[in-house]
Amino acid sequence: MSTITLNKLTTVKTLNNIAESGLDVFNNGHYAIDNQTAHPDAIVVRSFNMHSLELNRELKAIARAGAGVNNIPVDKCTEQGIVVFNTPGANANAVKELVLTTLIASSRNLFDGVAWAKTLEAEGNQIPKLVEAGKKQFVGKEIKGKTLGVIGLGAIGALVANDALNLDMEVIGFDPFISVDTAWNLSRTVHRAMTIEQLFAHSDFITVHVPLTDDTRGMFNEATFSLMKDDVHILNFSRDGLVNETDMAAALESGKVGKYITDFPNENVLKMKNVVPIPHLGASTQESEENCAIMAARQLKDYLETGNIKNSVNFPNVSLPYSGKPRVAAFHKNVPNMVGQITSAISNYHLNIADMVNRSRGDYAYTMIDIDSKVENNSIPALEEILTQIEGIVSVRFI
Ligand SMILES: NC(=O)c1ccc[n+]([C@@H]2O[C@H](COP(=O)([O-])OP(=O)(O)OC[C@H]3O[C@@H](n4cnc5c(N)ncnc54)[C@H](O)[C@@H]3O)[C@@H](O)[C@H]2O)c1
Ligand SMILES: O=C(O)[C@H](O)COP(=O)(O)O
Repeated sequence: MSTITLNKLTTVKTLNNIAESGLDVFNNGHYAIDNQTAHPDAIVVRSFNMHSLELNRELKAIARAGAGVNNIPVDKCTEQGIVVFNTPGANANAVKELVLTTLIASSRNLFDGVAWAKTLEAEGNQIPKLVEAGKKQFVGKEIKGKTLGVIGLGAIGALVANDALNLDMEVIGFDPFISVDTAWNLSRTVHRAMTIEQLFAHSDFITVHVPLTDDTRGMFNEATFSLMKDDVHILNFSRDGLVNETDMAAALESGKVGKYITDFPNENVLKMKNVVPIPHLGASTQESEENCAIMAARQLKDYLETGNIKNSVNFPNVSLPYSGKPRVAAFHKNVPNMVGQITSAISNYHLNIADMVNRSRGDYAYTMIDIDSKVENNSIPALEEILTQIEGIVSVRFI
């Protein structure tokens, strides 16, 4: 259990390169960007692996400038009352463009062809003749009329599915948890697979856009490859852990899988036949880096300054208009009578409640209470102490 209070100067640490335009959000005199500190109030991160980092007592929030949060110990953060944000959709267009680029480029054997053309440099005026003689090695296939299977129809998958239709592909999608918003954005011409097996059976190309979780880990394996068409091309711009790499290497060797396009090269991947290894460039555009950094910084700043939560992956979305009145923000276990105990403690302190909100998510909940009168600075520590002693409280913050 920890008690946390917003300092005068709030320290933000970045663990990766974060676009300047995002960091500018903190440029109002109340924040210090300090990448050396061991005691940040908040962290902005991209793909840095945080699993072995110690989470300091002062840490209130982590913002992932991007989508995937498998590099963050989310459960540990939840237990410590640390809010984890991500930036849904902020890099989706960047990923979509690279998926479609590599889908076509690999189907046309473009990467191999370009690499081969470069080997001819020393051949002088023989180059045009060698090109015409050698190009037959790289005859490819058009994507028009072929079927693309899209697994995961979230921010990225829906964009890929819609644009693939415009490239004259047949598109079949699978997402048992599709959100209402995405369903509205998805073209009605995308066929719906009722099972992932249906998608596997009908697709010439498969692209996967799901988070890496215990349920999705290893979803591409010997058993699932056996359900696919021969020479299927698989695109993985999601995470390496979705693929059983031993089985993928074998499927590429046998030709079951014709090409494996992945944004996650590692020592196993680089040894594979017919692999197209891309150095995690899905979200690496100026536009996407700025979108993600600005969205991450704004969400973090709003939380630090008002307690409101938007786009958290571990706590509920909560918004209570901030009037400048003293605000108590408490994380606690989602068990009966927590709100009653918190409000009683505040009333016992002769403070009147102006407004409040309580939202739960799973085993935890978040309560914000606005107080109708000024709370003297010297009484805050005592009230904090009383609140943190309530069983089930994880953290309390005065704003
Ligand atoms: N290569 C990159 O640079 C890059 C960039 C952004 C995101 N990503 C990865 O792509 C993933 C998806 O990103 P997004 O922005 O589209 O996320 P998103 O949350 O908008 O979409 C994910 C979708 O997957 C669906 N889903 C979850 N489990 C599923 C399952 N078992 N089968 C089918 N569908 C399932 C969800 O319902 C959701 O619609 C991220 O989690 C991240 O790992 C990679
Ligand atoms: O999940 C994501 O958003 C992507 O993998 C992008 O990662 P990056 O921010 O390290 O480029």
